[in-house]
Amino acid sequence: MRYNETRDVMAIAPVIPVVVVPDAASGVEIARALVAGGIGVIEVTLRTEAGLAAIEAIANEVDGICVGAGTVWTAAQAARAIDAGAEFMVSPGIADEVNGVAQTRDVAYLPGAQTVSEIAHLRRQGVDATKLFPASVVGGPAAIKAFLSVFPDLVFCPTGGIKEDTANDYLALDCVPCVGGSWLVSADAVNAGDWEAVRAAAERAAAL
Ligand SMILES: O=C[C@H](O)COP(=O)(O)O
Ligand SMILES: CC(=O)C(=O)O
Repeated sequence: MRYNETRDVMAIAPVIPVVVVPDAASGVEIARALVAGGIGVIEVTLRTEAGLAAIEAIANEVDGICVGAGTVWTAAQAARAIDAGAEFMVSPGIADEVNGVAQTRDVAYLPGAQTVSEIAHLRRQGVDATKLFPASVVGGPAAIKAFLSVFPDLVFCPTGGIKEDTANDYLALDCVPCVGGSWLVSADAVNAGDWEAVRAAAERAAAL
């Protein structure tokens, strides 16, 4: 995957699952369950110590999935994530140094924005695909429609507060090829090792 192919990552599935992993082995099980359910993309957040190891394990052991790193804030995190095998990176907001690494290493990047000025900042850096985070708090689909009037060539991956029953409100917009969400991989399912629940949620999400 390359920097200018962020839109290709967004085209893989209607939902990019945002995942917090307790350990690398769980990350592998989650990725396998997602693939079994028809979702070929996963964003493993760097919010836990296990995030990097999980990215590496998924990249090495799971076929049929595009693995990315989420909650990437620093250049050092970005470099480690790419070295571990991350094919794309995501930040919840603006992280200029991560964008710099993404451009230098030619890795797909999806930074977050919440305001017109933040989107304008990203556009000046050559970004043409962004998250809206936290989407449900900053205006939901109505906010995206408003942004579109001044950024007609932008595509969005809204994330934050989106569930199975609200995802289609966003996906109905032409500029929203996918949404992000944690609902497919709940903490309860991960703690219980209930990979069938993850597979079933992925199957429903793949049909959105
Ligand atoms: O922390 C936020 C998650 O990464 C995505 O939001 P969510 O849990 O509301 O789906
Ligand atoms: C919210 C999100 O997508 C992230 O932590 O990168």
